[in-house]
Amino acid sequence: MSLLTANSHSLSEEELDEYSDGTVKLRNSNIELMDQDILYHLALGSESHDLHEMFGDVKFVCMGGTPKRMENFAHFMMNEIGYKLPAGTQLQDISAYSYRYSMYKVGPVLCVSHGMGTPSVSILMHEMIKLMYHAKCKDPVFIRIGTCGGVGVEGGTVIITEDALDGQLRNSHEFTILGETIHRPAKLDKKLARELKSLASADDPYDTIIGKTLCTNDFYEGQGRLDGAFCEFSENDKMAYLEKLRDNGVVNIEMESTIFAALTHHAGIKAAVVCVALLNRLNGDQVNAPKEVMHEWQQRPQILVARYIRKVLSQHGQLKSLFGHQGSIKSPRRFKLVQQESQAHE
Ligand SMILES: O=P(O)(O)O[C@H]1O[C@H](CO)[C@@H](O)[C@H]1O
Ligand SMILES: O=c1cc[nH]c(=O)[nH]1
Repeated sequence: MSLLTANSHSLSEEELDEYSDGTVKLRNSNIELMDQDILYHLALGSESHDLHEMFGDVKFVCMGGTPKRMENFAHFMMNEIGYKLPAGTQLQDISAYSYRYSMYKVGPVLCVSHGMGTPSVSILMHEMIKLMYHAKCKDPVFIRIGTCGGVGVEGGTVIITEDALDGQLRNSHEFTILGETIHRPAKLDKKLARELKSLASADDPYDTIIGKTLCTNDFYEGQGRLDGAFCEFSENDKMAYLEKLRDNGVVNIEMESTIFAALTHHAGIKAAVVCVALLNRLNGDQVNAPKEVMHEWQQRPQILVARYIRKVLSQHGQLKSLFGHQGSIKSPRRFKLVQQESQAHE
């Protein structure tokens, strides 16, 4: 019985590891029995597209909330890894006709937007994991590149998630399936988190830290904000909650990390979450940094992730052989120049 025809619900993690050749396994025997698998929200399908040909070389799946951030990241990565498009062509949004998510492919790097919150990222994760399976990608690494509120951490700080916690500080994601509540561990790859941290440079004009991330189902009441359309708690209640978070090692709050961690872990995919804080929630609720400042802050996680991707590609001798590119983003200033160039081409 092949691994893929087995009902993989019954396979332990050890068994999945044992049989692993690096390709992504689905814990769902139904998929193999289907004539075709339509990845509806990506505007792709296993029969309508040659997914292996299109995506078989993907090694890094980078996700973030907005289409524009991921388009900018794709242009940035093109420069970082020296990826050249065929003459006369431009980077295309592969999922444009889904009108849901945007996806750009830059050689081995896939850049995808995931929208806001659990339902949106969950739908994308199911389809991205199936895409990896159909494409026979080997050992893809998933990284979320996001924004967050800091807890005792100033705006502009880059935060790598060590553990993702839900609103009740559980290191798991709660699913309701057929009316039953189940929990799946929200585990990220600790080694990958440490490796990303090691790529922060002493020359970076900002801090890069590792800590616990709280994942909520809402931006306002769910994150203890006083400035939503509704608020039925006092400022003291809010501060007591934020301080409790801090006492538990939480350094930031966002809205996707537990589902992202739970689904990648369940699929046996190595994953990390890197966010930039847009404010320190101990000082307020409104996101009011100037637009240009926030734009620059949002490039910081991208710079760190680019260093990681370059490092992995060069370790495998792929950076030079694929692209013969010598440049390297060491400072945010150079990133800005790349962004200006790519915007000039838009
Ligand atoms: O900046 P992104 O990655 O979209 O993520 C954060 O921003 C959104 C709220 O403004 C939430 O989705 C939160 O997780
Ligand atoms: O405070 C914040 C900022 C960005 N994203 C969040 O989810 N919360």
